[in-house]
Amino acid sequence: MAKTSENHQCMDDLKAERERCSFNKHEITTLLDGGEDKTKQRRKIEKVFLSDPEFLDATRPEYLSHEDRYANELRKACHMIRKFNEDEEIQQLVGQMDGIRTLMGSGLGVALTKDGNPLALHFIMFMPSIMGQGTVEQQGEWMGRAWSGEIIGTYAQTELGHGTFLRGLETTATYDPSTEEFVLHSPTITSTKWWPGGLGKTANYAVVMAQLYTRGRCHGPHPFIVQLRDEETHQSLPGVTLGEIGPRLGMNTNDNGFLCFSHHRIPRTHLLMKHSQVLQDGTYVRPANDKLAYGTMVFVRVAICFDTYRQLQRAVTIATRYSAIRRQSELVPGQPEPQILEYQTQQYKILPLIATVFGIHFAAQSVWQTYNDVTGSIHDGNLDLLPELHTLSCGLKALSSSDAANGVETCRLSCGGHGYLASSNLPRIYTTTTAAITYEGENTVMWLQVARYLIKSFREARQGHRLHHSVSYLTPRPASTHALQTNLSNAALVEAFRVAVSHLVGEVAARLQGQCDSGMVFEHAWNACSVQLARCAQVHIRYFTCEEFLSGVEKAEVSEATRGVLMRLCRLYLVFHIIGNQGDFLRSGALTPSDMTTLEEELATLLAALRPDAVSLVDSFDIHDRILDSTLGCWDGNVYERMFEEAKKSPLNQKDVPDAYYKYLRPLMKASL
Ligand SMILES: CCCCCCCC/C=C\CCCCCCCCCCCCCC(=O)SCCNC(=O)CCNC(=O)[C@H](O)C(C)(C)COP(=O)(O)OP(=O)(O)OC[C@H]1O[C@@H](n2cnc3c(N)ncnc32)[C@H](O)[C@@H]1OP(=O)(O)O
Ligand SMILES: Cc1cc2nc3c(=O)[nH]c(=O)nc-3n(C[C@H](O)[C@H](O)[C@H](O)COP(=O)(O)OP(=O)(O)OC[C@H]3O[C@@H](n4cnc5c(N)ncnc54)[C@H](O)[C@@H]3O)c2cc1C
Repeated sequence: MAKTSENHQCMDDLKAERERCSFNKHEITTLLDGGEDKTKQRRKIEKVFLSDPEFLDATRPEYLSHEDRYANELRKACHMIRKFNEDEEIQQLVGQMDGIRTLMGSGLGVALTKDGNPLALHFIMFMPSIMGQGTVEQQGEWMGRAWSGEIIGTYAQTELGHGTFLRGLETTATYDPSTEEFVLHSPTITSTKWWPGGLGKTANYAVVMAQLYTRGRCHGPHPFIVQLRDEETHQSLPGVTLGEIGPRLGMNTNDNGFLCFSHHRIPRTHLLMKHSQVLQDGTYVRPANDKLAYGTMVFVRVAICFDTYRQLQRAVTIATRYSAIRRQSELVPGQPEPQILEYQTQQYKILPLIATVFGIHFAAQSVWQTYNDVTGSIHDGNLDLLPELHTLSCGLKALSSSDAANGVETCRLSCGGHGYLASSNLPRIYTTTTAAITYEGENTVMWLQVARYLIKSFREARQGHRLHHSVSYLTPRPASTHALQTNLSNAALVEAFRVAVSHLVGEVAARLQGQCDSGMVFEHAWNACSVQLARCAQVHIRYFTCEEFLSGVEKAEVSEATRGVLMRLCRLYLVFHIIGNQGDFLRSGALTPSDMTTLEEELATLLAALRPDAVSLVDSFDIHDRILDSTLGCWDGNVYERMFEEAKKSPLNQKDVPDAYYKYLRPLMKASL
């Protein structure tokens, strides 16, 4: 293929884009990394791992069989652990304790095992469960072996019949005081564990959530460490039936599995006993709060916010760079084809997503801080903030995963036909991201958890109780706070969110009460209002994200030029979401129709103001080409040549005439001869 002037034009386009940058890219990179040192450290780690040929794929995973795809990702995941365990310099760079988990969950780790990491659950759920749910002795017994990879675990909670409704799990763990053992049993087909990542073929242990029975009483779901496979032969143990559940929409090398028990015995001490215990004689010791057994899920919900943020970063980097090199149609008849990024509608697809990356970043940092504060106070015996943490982690997990998944799909659409190619990497980013809407608590269910807290808080406020920080706005205030319409400053727009969500919560609370007053039982009234309740929850978490975004930009230690571009992004985020949901603001009186007209005009101005910085903004995410893994999004913009090179690698292109032609097509085509 000849090197065309088209290729050079693409590369020149990106060069020109970069020359117009109005801010300091490095400042944004370090802001997102958490400091200059962190950026240096990340780049060093990326260099070490990306220069290791063991992490190269011989061919695209799409061309491999299901089994070979699994083997390929397992090979790389194991190499990652070995490399980490054997190299002190890497341990120092990554950080010894949480390091391997951070590494596997980083943009680098996710990109190296791009088809789905079979060991992900070991690090993200099995080990955190032992740390969060196990006693110090249990941590001592299991953690060393788990860190070294001597045992590999997963988190087996969901069953064929129940995922969301945790209290409805059917797997039983019945204590037998005569042998001091629990007997694990799957009494029905619907009690089969179904979905846990790594369960099919990789893990030899699992934290299993099962209904704890002792002295004839059920005490609800509890976590148990259960050995599933022989440590020597890796064969499944007697009484344990294991397998993989078959192909999925994405992440096909996570070997999501099934598991059932037939009266499988484990020692009493394999109940993770940090919060509740069963004594030798079968006495049950209650936890300070039943929901402490769900702690691992809270941790993972926060971790998911960081993962979805990174997935959206990658997608929007691809879409932005591609939009700067792609030329299509005519803006002015007879003029050369413009970059598609010149079209306002294209800017409207992409620029709010760049803003969303920052919104999720600041909100996730804040929830991570809350997570650490609250787990610290739980450790000291104070459980007051558990509902606040639960609500924020459910809410931000739902918001970040749905914004990211919808955003990735918008990025794919913004790349036209080429976004549908596997080599753009957008299909894989999408199938990975959309899974987060479902796992770790399906999003609608998460929204309804947030709504429960809002309604409860609203009612408590009316009874004169003091509310926790994130919902303190539900406390009745004097009407004067509504005097914001004259001013559309950033603070006023955040305040408009507050007024809108307070109004929505007030409306739905009144509707709920009205239905209960007219004789409906609360649960039915709740269900009858649940569309509106989920809506309240979404606006509440959007409000939280807007607040965090604005205060994050205000506090950021950056130059004025950099703060300027961040402020424009924050403003775009606020305006975009207000216009997109204007009914909520108009109905509550938070804003007027004339405000909407003003904001619509401002939206157009913001898009135009941000457009020249678009490429530099995504460059500042500092995503290595290997991590981006996209023909459309590469740094140099040499898109068309890369697409051609990728196409040539298709197995179908290894012969001019494929064997299938002789077998099927030729007999058909020549049948009439
Ligand atoms: C600086 C940056 C640092 C970042 C560091 C991060 C580390 C990064 C490391 C790595 C990153 C890697 C990222 C990679 C991520 C991607 C990996 C992919 C892995 C995939 C994992 C998927 C695993 C799973 O899916 S496991 C299964 C998950 N299952 C669920 O989530 C089930 C959902 N259901 C439930 O949670 C519950 O049943 C429920 C919440 C729906 C309801 O619970 P319930 O029925 O028992 O209770 P009630 O409805 O009766 O409620 C009672 C009461 O309790 C409250 N409640 C419920 N849950 C909790 C809780 N967890 N905590 C506190 N309170 C809770 C509930 O609200 C009720 O309160 P009331 O006051 O209203 O009574
Ligand atoms: C890729 C992937 C990886 C996973 N990994 C693991 C793992 O490692 N370990 C593990 O244990 N599990 C895992 N899961 C399972 C996952 O956690 C569950 O699928 C998830 O919690 C949703 O539960 P469900 O499938 O039972 O959906 P359901 O609860 O059956 O949901 C179906 C529909 O019903 C609605 N619904 C359900 N309950 C309510 C309600 N109370 N109010 C309103 N609507 C409701 C939902 O909104 C949804 O629309 C994984 C799932 C996926 C897709």
